[in-house]
Amino acid sequence: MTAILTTENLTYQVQDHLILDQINLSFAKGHYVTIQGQSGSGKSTILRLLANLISPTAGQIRFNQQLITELDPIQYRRQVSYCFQQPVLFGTTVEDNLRFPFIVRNEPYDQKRVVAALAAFNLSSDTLTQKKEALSGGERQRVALIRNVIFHPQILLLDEVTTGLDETNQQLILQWLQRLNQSYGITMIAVTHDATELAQAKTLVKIEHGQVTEVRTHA
Ligand SMILES: Nc1ncnc2c1ncn2[C@@H]1O[C@H](COP(=O)(O)OP(=O)(O)OP(=O)(O)O)[C@@H](O)[C@H]1O
Repeated sequence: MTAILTTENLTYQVQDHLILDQINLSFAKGHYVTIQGQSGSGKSTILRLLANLISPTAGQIRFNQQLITELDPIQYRRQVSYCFQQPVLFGTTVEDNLRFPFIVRNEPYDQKRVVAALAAFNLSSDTLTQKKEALSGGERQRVALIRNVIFHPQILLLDEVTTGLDETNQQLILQWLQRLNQSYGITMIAVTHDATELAQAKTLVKIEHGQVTEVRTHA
């Protein structure tokens, strides 16, 4: 097993509240890992630490064996992409959002590639000109996910990305994520409460009161 991301005694404390207590986890390259736990157990905090959005109080994180504190944060964010439950869309239209990953990389905008990505996610090319306010919650999440994966990061950190969506959108998103995982080997680390998503999980990590209490892998 090649570990792509590992945590060593990862600890996060705010004043006297110990939120995560010496978490040791190893995420294998290309695996799809689901993190489960009660509300307030520390799931989102783990993802935010892995995304380098916050820094641990103690312990460390390695990406491909290197300490993330020694990596360029912009390069890291491109390889380890954090997806929010309620994504923020930019600009006016869907296309403004899908141009964004090209702009930040100084790459010429490739509309064909964007249209293909939309099609793979049941969205037509007409979506490009739609105003962001006109999108449903599920469409919004799909556009945000495409924006995050168009340049194929090595890891997607998924923070309850299907919560609050209807069954159809939930399934659409889960199937799309599974395809990306299988076709491109993108490592997925997903936090969820959703029963369907938990039932489909291959590797399940259980968090209770800031500690890992179980790691289970289904055949
Ligand atoms: N910056 C912070 N300051 C104070 N408390 C915090 C901070 N960040 C997280 N917490 C607390 O740490 C605990 C874990 O939060 P976290 O968001 O990781 O939980 P969670 O398991 O993702 O919960 P949920 O499923 O409800 O989203 C909560 O009690 C939360 O209030």
